[in-house]
Amino acid sequence: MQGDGRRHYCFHFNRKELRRGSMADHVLVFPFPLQGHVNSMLKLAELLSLAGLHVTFLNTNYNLRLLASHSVAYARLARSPRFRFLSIPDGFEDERRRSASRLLDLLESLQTRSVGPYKDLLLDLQHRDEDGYRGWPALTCVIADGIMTFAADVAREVGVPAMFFRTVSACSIWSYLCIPELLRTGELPFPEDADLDEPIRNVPGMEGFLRRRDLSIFCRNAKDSSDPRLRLVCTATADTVRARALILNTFESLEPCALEHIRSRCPVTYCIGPLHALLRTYYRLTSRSDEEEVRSTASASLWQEDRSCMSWLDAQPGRSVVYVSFGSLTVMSPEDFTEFWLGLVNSGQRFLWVVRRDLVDGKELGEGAAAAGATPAQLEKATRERGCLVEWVPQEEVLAHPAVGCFLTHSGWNSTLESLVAGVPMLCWPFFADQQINSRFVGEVWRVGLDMKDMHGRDIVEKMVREMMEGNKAEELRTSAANMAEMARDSVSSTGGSSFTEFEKLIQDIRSLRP
Ligand SMILES: O=c1ccn([C@@H]2O[C@H](COP(=O)(O)OP(=O)(O)O[C@H]3O[C@H](CO)[C@@H](O)[C@H](O)[C@H]3O)[C@@H](O)[C@H]2O)c(=O)[nH]1
Repeated sequence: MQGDGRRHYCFHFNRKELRRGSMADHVLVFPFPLQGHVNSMLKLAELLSLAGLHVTFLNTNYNLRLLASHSVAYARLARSPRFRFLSIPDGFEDERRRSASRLLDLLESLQTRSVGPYKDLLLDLQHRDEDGYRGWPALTCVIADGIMTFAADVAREVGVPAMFFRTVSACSIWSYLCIPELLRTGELPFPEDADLDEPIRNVPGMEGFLRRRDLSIFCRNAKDSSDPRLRLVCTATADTVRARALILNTFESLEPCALEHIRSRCPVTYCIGPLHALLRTYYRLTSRSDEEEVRSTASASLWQEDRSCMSWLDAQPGRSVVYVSFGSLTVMSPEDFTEFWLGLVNSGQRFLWVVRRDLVDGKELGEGAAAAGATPAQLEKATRERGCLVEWVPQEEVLAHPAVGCFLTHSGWNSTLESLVAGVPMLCWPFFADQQINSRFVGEVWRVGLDMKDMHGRDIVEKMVREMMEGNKAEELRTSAANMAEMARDSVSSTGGSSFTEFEKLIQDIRSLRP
């Protein structure tokens, strides 16, 4: 037992080491300040704390305010004596920080305007903190989001070891690492009027199934090698694999080939995902209550979760609902939004749809519908009959609900993993970044869903949704999804699961860094 009166797990760790080490190791976890990054890195941070380390979770002032207002995970962790939230400014004043188009601006601002406060903080944390934080140990290491390579550079500059965490899949990291080769061999940039079904030849291990359209949109849009997004991804990924260690939210049996290639560049690569499932394993092992285990699934939401959708789901038949969410960043044009809505309604299926306030570009819900031949009133009537629209849901709980039959997703990596663990087949409609390659793997490699990338219009949406819910392949997809869920759960099992074991190695690695 520790001084805070809670039971901490110590199996597989040397108990003496745990007693000595738990008071001596201190990790700073620093995510890129967007929902998809904060979610998985907060889970990593909680795991580190459950393993006995002191954890400082560094956020921007803006995000910390959102987390403190909306996140169940924040409320739980803020009470823990070994966990603290600190924040620094991100240099922005406006409210549009979270939109995808500002990603480069956000990074630029962090690199220039947040770097000073970040460095000062690291210098402070290098000393044992006797007053402010009841004897917190000096900083042992930084785990920085791999997209912010400056965070590791500064850490090294002040003498603190740094590791990187990447929030995307191994297959996307491997494809990003191959970009220089794609440029060298002329596969990138694509020619004008490129046939997007042309196979990609220079991403080893993916020759058989990767097509031009499966590379990220920034590859598709790049006119030459100086394209800023292409350059950012190339340099950040190359720097990431030069780190002393790389941590990934994936599991060995899911992406063995991409992992083998990544390890040929970065030998110390820890695969400890799916993190939300590993966290549940730890909760079970620390004998917490069922209620706590359920709450451990609560995301680090930056928005208020609308739990009314759970009682709506309770009233629906088993596997009858299409859950629709495009994550935290996607913005749709009013036209696409309306076409999509029409397709969903015309499919005749029940649906639960996350419509964030900023999902539709500068418009109100339903605008543009009249122009598309349906009045919002008609759509709203059909939606009331068999749909539920909410601004933000507790996604992991929704996916675990027996009424959910499929997930119509933008293929963000967190959503993909959450669906894999829940055994819910996916209908993938990717927008940008890693989403194109994730959806290809879902449809073609793991065969736990259908990929509808680059397909548009109400008729396609209707056809694909029907196919997922009642088509010939529906049963087959459900079976593969159930098998995949078992594989994912095996990876986090405390009896030899690969991610569980790798996480233990990561903890030992961190302990070995103690100054
Ligand atoms: O109503 C909702 C909708 C989503 N979520 C959660 O929000 C997260 C969304 O993450 P993700 O599915 O990865 O999507 P994005 O928010 O779009 O994430 C960005 O970051 C990811 C990780 O780098 C990338 O894979 C994506 O392409 C990128 O858009 C998930 O954990 C969801 O559980 C909720 O809790 N409630």
